Formats: sequence, structure tokens, C-alpha cells
Amino acid sequence: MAPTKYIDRVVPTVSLLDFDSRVDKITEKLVDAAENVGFFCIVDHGISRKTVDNVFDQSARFFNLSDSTKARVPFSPQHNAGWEKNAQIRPSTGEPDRKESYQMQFGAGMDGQWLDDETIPGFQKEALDFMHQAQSVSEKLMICFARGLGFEDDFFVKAHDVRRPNSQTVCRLLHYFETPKLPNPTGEIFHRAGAHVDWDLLTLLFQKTGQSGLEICPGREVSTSFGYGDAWTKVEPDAEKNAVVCNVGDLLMSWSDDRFKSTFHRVKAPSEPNDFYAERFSIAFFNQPCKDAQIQGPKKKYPLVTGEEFTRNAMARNYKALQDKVRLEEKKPKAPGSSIAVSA
Ligand SMILES: O=C(O)CCC(=O)C(=O)O
Ligand SMILES: [Fe+2]
Repeated sequence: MAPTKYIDRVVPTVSLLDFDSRVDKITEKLVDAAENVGFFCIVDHGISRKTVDNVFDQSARFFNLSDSTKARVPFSPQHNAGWEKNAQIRPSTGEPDRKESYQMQFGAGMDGQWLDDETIPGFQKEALDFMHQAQSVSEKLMICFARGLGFEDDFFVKAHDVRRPNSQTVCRLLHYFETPKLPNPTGEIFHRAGAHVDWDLLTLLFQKTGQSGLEICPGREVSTSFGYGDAWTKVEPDAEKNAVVCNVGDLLMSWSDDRFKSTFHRVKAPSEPNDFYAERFSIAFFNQPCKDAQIQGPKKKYPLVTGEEFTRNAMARNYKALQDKVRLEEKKPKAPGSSIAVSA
């Protein structure tokens, strides 16, 4: 395989310290990052290192349970919640990501999708506490992006109200499996998260120190097209400062009439000497719109759709791209149980 082409690009870091008094300055920086890179790191966000460590500990405990236990809360495409393993196929690769994930929500989508406290003590409470903190941070970012687009401050906050039963916001625990080290005689590619864009408004990505692999490939011009460049940039959040990586999703790209960029990214399939081959944990918090949210940018570049329609269209586009990819490469049949996960 040809070596990966890398380019140095700056992924800006933005401090949310003294948010109320510095909101104009913070907005300026976030808007600039969203227009130019689509990715940025935030620091001084108010979620303590201990909280993040604790939820990562709970995540490891969850994934350590037997597959038959985790299968009691299977992934439901209809609700976009639950546990899946080696089941997500990205249109960019046509092969399943080598990972397992567990998606949690605040609302009705989560009914019957929690494991009980005897199986995993304290899990549900700690996960929900963490999700509420991630939501508060997201709401600060939403205020800034609403200002940047000339909407009322609470415009996006209202459309992503997690207290409503039709909330679609998702917190996803991710566990990538250890990958065999070089040499790799069969040339098999162990995809972690194949190149993709997220469908949500904004994603908060919590990384574990030293567990590298997240890479971005900016340059996409419209939210309705697929297309990948070939020059990647490693995202290396400042662990000392407890930085959280954030990215603009397709929803915000569309809602901003393509002004803010939803950028292709991946967790690299380890294949070169300095890549990270060990098991890897991360947490993604996807801000999804309530089903009845009304979505249209200030310039009305795209027709008005509801939150439910936006997600459905994104899924359909993803599915078609995957079919095209499979047809193009005349792939062999997929392993039993492979499916297309509906999350980003
Ligand atoms: O695991 C990561 O760091 C990134 C995951 C991601 O991009 C996703 O699940 O959409
Ligand atoms: Fe993603």
C-alpha cells in the first residue's frame, strides 16, 4: 500500500473560559474554524478530567461484558440506539469497521436499551450525567453558531432539546479492536472508522491520551455530495488541557447553506510503523435535531425539511453510496449480520 500522504493543517483550539463575557470573541473563533477547517478543539469547557476518565472506565466495563450480555441491548436502526459489533460499513471502504459501539440517547429511543444496574453498577446514572454535561457544552457552541448565522441565540438549542421525548441526540461509546502489527502478509485492511462525514449538527469527540488515529481531510464544498481527498492531517488534542475535539456535521453545513464545513475524517486503519495498533476507546456525542425541527439556512439554499426527514435523506444517500461502491468493486458477500448503522 502506498504511504499515507500527510499535510500540516492547523486545527484551532478555542477556550470557552468566561463564556458569557467572551461570547463575541469565542463566536468569532468558532465561526472561523467552522468556515475553514470544520474541526476544532475546545478547552476550559467545564467537564472535568475525572468525569471523562470515569465514563471511559464505565465504557471499558461495558465492552468487557460478554457478547451475549451486550446482545441484550442490540442496536436498533429504528431508534439509532444499542450495541453493535463489526456491523458498520462506510461507503468509503465497503468493509465493516473493526469495532463495537454502544449508542445511548436521552429520550424514548432508549426505552429498553439500558442494561440493569446489577449487570453494570452505576452505568446508566454516570452515562446520563456525562451526557447532560456534554449537552451543556454543546449548547454553548450552538449559541455561538446561531449568532454566527444571524439566528436568535437559542435557535439551535431549542431544535436540539434533549428533554423532549423525540430528541434524537446520541452518545456513542466506541471500542476499536487491537490490530495485528506489521508485517501484514495478507494485506488485509483493518478499518477502524473508515472515512466519513457525520450527519449531525455538531459532534464532540472525547479521546483517550495516547490512543491516536483520528485524521481529517478538509475540502468538501457542498453538504449533498460524497468525495474524498487524499491528503490527511492528524488531529492531536492537547491532553494536558483536557481538550475535546469538535466537528461540524452535515446538518450544520446544510443549515448554514454550506458556509460551515462538514469535514471527512477517519480513525486510520493501522498500517504504517508509527500507527496506533492497540485497542482504542473513544466517545462521540452527536447533537441530532428533534424530529420536528424545521431545517433551512438563512439563504434557503436547500428546501425546508424536518429533523426526521434530514436524517432519513442522509441515510438514503449513505445507503446509495454504499451500494454504488459495492457494485463498482463487485465485492464478495458481506459476513452474516453486517448491516448499515444509521449513525454518523
Ligand atoms: O473514534 C473517534 O475518534 C472518531 C469516531 C467518529 O468519527 C464517529 O463515530 O463518527
Ligand atoms: Fe465521525
